[in-house]
Amino acid sequence: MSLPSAISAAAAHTEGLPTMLIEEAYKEYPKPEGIKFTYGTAGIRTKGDILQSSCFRMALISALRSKKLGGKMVGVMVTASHNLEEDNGIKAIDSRGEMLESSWEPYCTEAVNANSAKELIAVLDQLVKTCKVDLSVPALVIYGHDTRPTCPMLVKAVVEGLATMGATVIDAGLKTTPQLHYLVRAHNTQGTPDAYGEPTEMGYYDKLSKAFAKLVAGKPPKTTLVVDCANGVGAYALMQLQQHIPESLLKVRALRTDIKTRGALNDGCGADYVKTNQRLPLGLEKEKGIEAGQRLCSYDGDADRIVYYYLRGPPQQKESFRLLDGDKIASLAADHLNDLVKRAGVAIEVGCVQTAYANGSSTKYLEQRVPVTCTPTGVKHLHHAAERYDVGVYFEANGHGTILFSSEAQQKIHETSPSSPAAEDALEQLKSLIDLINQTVGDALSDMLLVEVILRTKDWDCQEWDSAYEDLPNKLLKVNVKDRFMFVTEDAERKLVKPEGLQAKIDELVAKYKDARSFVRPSGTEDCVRVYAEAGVAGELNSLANGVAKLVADFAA
Ligand SMILES: CC(=O)N[C@H]1[C@@H](OP(=O)(O)O)O[C@H](CO)[C@@H](O)[C@@H]1O
Ligand SMILES: [Mg+2]
Repeated sequence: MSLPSAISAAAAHTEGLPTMLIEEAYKEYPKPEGIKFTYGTAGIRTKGDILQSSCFRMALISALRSKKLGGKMVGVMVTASHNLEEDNGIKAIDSRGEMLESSWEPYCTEAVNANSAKELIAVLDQLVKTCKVDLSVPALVIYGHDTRPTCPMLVKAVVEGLATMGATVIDAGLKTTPQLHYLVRAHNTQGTPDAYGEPTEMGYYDKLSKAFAKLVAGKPPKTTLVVDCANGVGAYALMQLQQHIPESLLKVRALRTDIKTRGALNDGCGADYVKTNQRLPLGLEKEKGIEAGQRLCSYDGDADRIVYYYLRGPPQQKESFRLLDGDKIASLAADHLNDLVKRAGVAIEVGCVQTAYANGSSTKYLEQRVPVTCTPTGVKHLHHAAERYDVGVYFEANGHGTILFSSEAQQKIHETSPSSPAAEDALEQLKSLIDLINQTVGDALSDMLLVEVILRTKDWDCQEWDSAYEDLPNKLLKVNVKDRFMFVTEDAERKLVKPEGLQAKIDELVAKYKDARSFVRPSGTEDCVRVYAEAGVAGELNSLANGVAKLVADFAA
């Protein structure tokens, strides 16, 4: 293409963008000085009070994304999940209810870092050209938020960005992250053979509760499940869900449900606190009715993640606590689905996807039963790998995860004629599980119902579930370094290629311990390097983890 025509082509595109409106609106949303934002593993995340400009710009990009996808609905969620209450963040949802297509992430990073309206428009224009966005297509964007105090102000920035682009908008209000993913998918599949459900919050509860009722019919609950809602939006969603599921089917006691008190969110509670500290939420041991044998679970701040745990003895004793994390949920689910598929006589295969953070014992256990893949950290990587299986179970150790049924697998399940009453029962269970599981993204509420169904079907308590395998003692440490980007990994983050020589040192150290493993990677959400270590001998774990952390610090210095 000759230069003049290239310039005129660019000019034509720029004309298509509402540049004057963007310039005008931009004045309210300059980038805070001295900060570099990154669209990472979980969108953009930092202190909430410096995020307005990012929210405004992400809204512009979302409108373009909707146009690119032929005017299908896309979503934007304002949340910082398990992080501190003063933090906030924004993540984009694609039209199938999945995470934003990763090739668009660099544009998000560039747009939120633009230092002038002109720079911002240039980034958008580049995006329009490279991704061939037809600007004449109308855009449709739904937005939602969690319970953080900075949400209203950030949502306002989103709304102004969308108005600037002339997008049609739907205000979903207070939602869990997976609810917003559900709404997007349900909206875009309405009236098609893949219709996902009624595209309303009530439609979401309705779908889950109906599937749950079928799966536990004739099996009333024997015990109460205690749910730690992290003082977040999960508290609200669980309350709504309880309106749809009678106590005769599910006995739940919701704790840490205070979404009003400042500072309460994720404070000494929630899935991250419980998983990281491997203990009960703070003060729960003193709560009336929390006793030996109790089954509990914790959501995170936006309810897209869950871990279970139970008490083997008195709650005051540290040793009583037993964690049933994402790996244990994956094993429970993979086993159950594998059994059902075999009993049903459907020719489909169950596979499982984990990350390097999966406990070595869980990987060993799963590999003896189903094919297992390891991907880099972050739900989007696991999700895509799980799509390659007929039934793909994916979980991060920290409790993010779900199960995907491919279209062919769903078709086979619906078309197979059962050869026996047992096969018929298995087929019916599979059909209901497809509805019970939120296949767009990990969902604490849906995953909780899934675990409850499996335990009830097997008539298991937590101890029976826990006995599948014994976790290797493990530790996760953070090392603060000047530049975490000097740490580069390969092999699904299990090996460092940079800084040179460090991996060899780590290998040397690990070899000194029995059944040990350790790896190092830069975090995608925090300014730190993470060190993971596990060891066959509990007493040796700290020495290994600290040793690797020291190597990291030495190499970084
Ligand atoms: C070790 C760990 O728990 N990492 C978390 C954390 O990612 P990092 O890239 O490690 O910061 O946040 C992600 C988003 O919430 C989550 O998907 C992931 O599992
Ligand atoms: Mg979360």
